[in-house]
Amino acid sequence: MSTDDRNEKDEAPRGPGNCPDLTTNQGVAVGDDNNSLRGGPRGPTLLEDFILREKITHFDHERIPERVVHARGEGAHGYFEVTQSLKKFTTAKFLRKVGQKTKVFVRFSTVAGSRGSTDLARDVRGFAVKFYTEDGIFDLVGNNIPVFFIQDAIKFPDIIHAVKPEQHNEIPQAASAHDTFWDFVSLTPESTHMLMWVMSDRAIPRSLRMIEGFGVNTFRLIDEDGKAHFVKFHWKPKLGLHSVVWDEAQKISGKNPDYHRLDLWQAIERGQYPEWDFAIQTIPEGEEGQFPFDVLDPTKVWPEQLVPLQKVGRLVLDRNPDNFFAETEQVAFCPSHLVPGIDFSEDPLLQGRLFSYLDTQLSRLGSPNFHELPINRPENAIVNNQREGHMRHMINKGPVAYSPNSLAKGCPFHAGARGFNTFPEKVEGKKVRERSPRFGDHFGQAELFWRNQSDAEKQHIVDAFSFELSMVDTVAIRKRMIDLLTQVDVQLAERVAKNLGLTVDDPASAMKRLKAEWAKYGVTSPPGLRQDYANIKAPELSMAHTVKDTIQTRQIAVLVADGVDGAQVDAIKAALTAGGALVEVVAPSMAPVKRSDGKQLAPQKSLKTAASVFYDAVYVPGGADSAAALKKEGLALHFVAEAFAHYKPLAATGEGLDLLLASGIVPPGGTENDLLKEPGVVGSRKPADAQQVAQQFVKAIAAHRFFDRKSVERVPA
Ligand code: HEM
Repeated sequence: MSTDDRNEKDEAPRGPGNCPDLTTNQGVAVGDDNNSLRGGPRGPTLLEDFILREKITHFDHERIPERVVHARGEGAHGYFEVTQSLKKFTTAKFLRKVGQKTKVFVRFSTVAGSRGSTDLARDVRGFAVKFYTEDGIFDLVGNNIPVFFIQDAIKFPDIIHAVKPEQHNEIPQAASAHDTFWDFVSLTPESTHMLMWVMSDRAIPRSLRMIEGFGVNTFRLIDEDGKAHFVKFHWKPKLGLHSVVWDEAQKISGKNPDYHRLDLWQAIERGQYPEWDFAIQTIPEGEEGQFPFDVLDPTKVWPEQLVPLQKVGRLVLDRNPDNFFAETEQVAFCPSHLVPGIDFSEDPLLQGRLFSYLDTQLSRLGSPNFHELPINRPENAIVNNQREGHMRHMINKGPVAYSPNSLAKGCPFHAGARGFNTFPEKVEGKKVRERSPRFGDHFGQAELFWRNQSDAEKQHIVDAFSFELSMVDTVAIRKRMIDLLTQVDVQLAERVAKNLGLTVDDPASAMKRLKAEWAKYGVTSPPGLRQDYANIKAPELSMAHTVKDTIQTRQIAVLVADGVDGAQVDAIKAALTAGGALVEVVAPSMAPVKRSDGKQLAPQKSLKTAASVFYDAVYVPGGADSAAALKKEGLALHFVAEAFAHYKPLAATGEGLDLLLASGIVPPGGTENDLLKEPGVVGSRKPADAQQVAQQFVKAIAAHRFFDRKSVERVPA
């Protein structure tokens, strides 16, 4: 419409943003979106109101089925960059040139909970990466734990039915602490190794930016001569691998179930882009027989002492999705999305996965054309003879949709050697439903994992088993689990049994009982020959040796009230922000706080909405009035005591120390000296020492948690 064609009605207001007109889905501008069409102001609504009907009909159909697993998730865009050429291993073009960047979309998830469930469930985290390579889509659909519960995909519906809410009452949501889960895993000895991981701190991450990722299943890289290497894929977070403690996880679940989602979103909005190294482990095809594990067994890791890790790339997430549904919800990852130069292994778990994802996505996304959605489309052109189906977007031209053809000059034509050609693995054998005896060692690596944990990590594993099994009502299941744990480590079994009020038998008697149970309930994969890992050191299995030299993106609370010494706040804040940490001032209310120098300090949070569980560390500055006021606030006393009980660094200067002393961290009658002897508690009575305290505080925050704080049990969290 030209300007001349407009009549006076076109001059209607367009909102404060000079907005485009609101239209129907047919592009017709809507005059009034606030009132339906009625027969008189108090009369019935008229059927002819196509504007009302269209709007409500669309709304009525807004929901699609959530993912059958990994329903709760969040995504981000970014890029992958090669730092070491993989030319000698693979023809995959996107892995061959140092500096080459490939666009990616990543989705993190929990497994068991539904779409609206809490981020802080004790669970595996999905770590799925879609690479939009020049040769098409490559999906690396991994987890933050390198092994899995089962060895064969045929058991996947069973493990998932067992962990999901129970059939009769749909309880509990996003939790494994219930009878059906422990019933199943106690009858599935191959799960034992995975149980050790999932009861470790890895299952309650501090941030999705601080988790590792693993392809889990073994793949093949194929080189220019057609030779294959078995390969495991890894992601290593630049910020290190960090977790919260279980009490904290449960509290965060109530106070902010979107905690991880928000953390990822905000870090990217701030420009503090999450980053991981990409690493591989490779074993030349033909040499796989010399290891104590079978490379096809997804319940095993490849210890780095035996198969070193090679860092070859990096992943950076630098853009949030524009629309959650269109991108994060509709993205469809699939382990069978491969590009030339990468191929599958015969891992029986992977083989089943290759079928499952596309199959489920057909029902989840409702059409075989979901690859046309912008988030799922490859960057290169899709050229084939597939046509029609629900919601086809692509408008193919011409009469031909078959091959071979002469009418379209033979096009499209198969790519021959340029295309994807399956690795010609020699396969022969009888059709059997049998597992290789090489898959039979269900406990060797579970013990390797346990042995390589720090004392604190071992305690957390004991606590996690004790919590979960205490939630199991059926005593026979608890007992079966204790018998199973004796096969990993007798001390582990004893420590858990003590918390359950059970006794522990010797491993041989326990195994006899287990075998009888397994036979009774039809278990067809009992343990076989145990492999010897006694001489293997695997520090990589522990989180204790992770990155501890940065405070980048850590959240620090500064507790203040009127009369706070602003100079102390400024000194500590400057040191923390210089290290890349984020500082939030928390005050009794949102009213500006009067500093002792007459200036004002604007709080970001009030004690009524903030909680220590949202912060990595707490600082209490001096100022006699401020400290005195905070000492009268139960919420402030709880804030510091809870942070202490969660092993977090605490700092105080000047009278700020009085709040720590009053909070119950030290026993009644305890002194400032006792307080400052506690690991991770730093401070000084002299305001002039603020700079020095700041340096100590920065070091303490980088260390993340102080699990050697013995007095914690006494402090109410
Ligand atoms: C190595 C073990 C496994 C890993 C690492 C893994 C990883 C994942 C991840 C990360 C997702 C979420 C994808 C997303 O963000 O959209 C996912 C979804 C899913 N997985 Fe797995 N999974 C494993 C085993 C299996 C097995 C054995 C099966 C079935 C036989 C299976 C079936 C599914 C299904 C049906 C979905 C939902 C996909 C969708 O609706 O888009 N997974 N898996």
